[in-house]
Amino acid sequence: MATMEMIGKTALGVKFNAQNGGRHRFVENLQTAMTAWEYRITHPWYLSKTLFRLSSVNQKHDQSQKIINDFTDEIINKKLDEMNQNADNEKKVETDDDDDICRKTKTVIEILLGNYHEMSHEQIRDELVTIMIGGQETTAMANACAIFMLAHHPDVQNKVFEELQSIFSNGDQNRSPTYEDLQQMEYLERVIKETLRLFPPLPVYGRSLDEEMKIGEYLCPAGSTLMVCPLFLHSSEQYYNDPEKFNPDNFLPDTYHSRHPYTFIPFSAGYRNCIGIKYGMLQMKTVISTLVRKNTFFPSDRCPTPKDLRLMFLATLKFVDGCYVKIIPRTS
Ligand code: HEM
Repeated sequence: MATMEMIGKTALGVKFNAQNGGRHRFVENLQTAMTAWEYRITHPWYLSKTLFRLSSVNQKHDQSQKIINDFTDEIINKKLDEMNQNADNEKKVETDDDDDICRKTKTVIEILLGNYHEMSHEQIRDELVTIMIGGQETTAMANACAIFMLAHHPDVQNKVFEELQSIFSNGDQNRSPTYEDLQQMEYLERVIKETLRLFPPLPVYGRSLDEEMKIGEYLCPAGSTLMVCPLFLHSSEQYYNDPEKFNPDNFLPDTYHSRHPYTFIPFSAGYRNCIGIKYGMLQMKTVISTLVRKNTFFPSDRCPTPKDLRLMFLATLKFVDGCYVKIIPRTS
């Protein structure tokens, strides 16, 4: 819910109050629509559009999709009115809360509406919904896995904490992280990358071939669907020593550059890679650093070793029975 709140503010400029148990129609229906996609993936006969159209899940999906679209349309129209009234909107950016940082920066919706003449209303709406979907569960999963791995690797957690202490020893020690602070979190960045190596939130994605293509000894005909599986690639002994071990040093600059760039592809690669890489890394650094500055994490009895963490694949990587850690607040 925290990542939903963050992406809601960044992309739409909307506060959902999702973390405080608020029931927002956009949040609820996005979850319903995502559950419907997952259902379709796990029931392959529903990959046939005709069969899926007959199912009750499809009806729920369509209802939710309509509510999502209507809500996004409302936000777009409201924002367009605001921008028209406020021709000088470079200087004054309205959001629905008093958060100063939102007043100084543009939300994704404002950037897209700045190009309103180049994109149709539907294109802008679809882009916004895609960003809301792409920017939420992925980072939520990565943040949870990173905290879990820190709980199970106290040496790594201590190093993260030491790095944070050194960064925040200057100026107001209790400040929220600035962009410059986040740039200095080099060890934490390696921890996040190592987490994404072992737990890629999108463990499989597909590409369809417009033209036939030879890959090694295989000739793949035009129209084939190729599945790319970062989960297998990232755990290959061909590219990583002791691949099951959680080792942030896999991302020390020299070690990282000694491997082929496509041996680490949690965000995909090439033209259609993730558009949220930079935002996602900043968001994960902000969340994890804030949590580690204030708390120490330990293994929970409910999940005593990393091997007890059961994962499954739906549209994204998911926990089968949750992800538990013990949290002790730091005293000073
Ligand atoms: C840990 C965080 C993230 C991971 C692992 C991740 C992973 C990916 C991957 C693998 C793809 C390609 C999917 C495919 O080709 O089928 C993708 C696409 C995309 N991601 Fe992310 N993502 C993350 C965070 C974000 C964030 C924070 C945003 C938004 C702010 C975002 C927005 C998108 C969008 C819009 C696309 C579609 C791009 C296109 O089709 O051209 N992602 N992401």
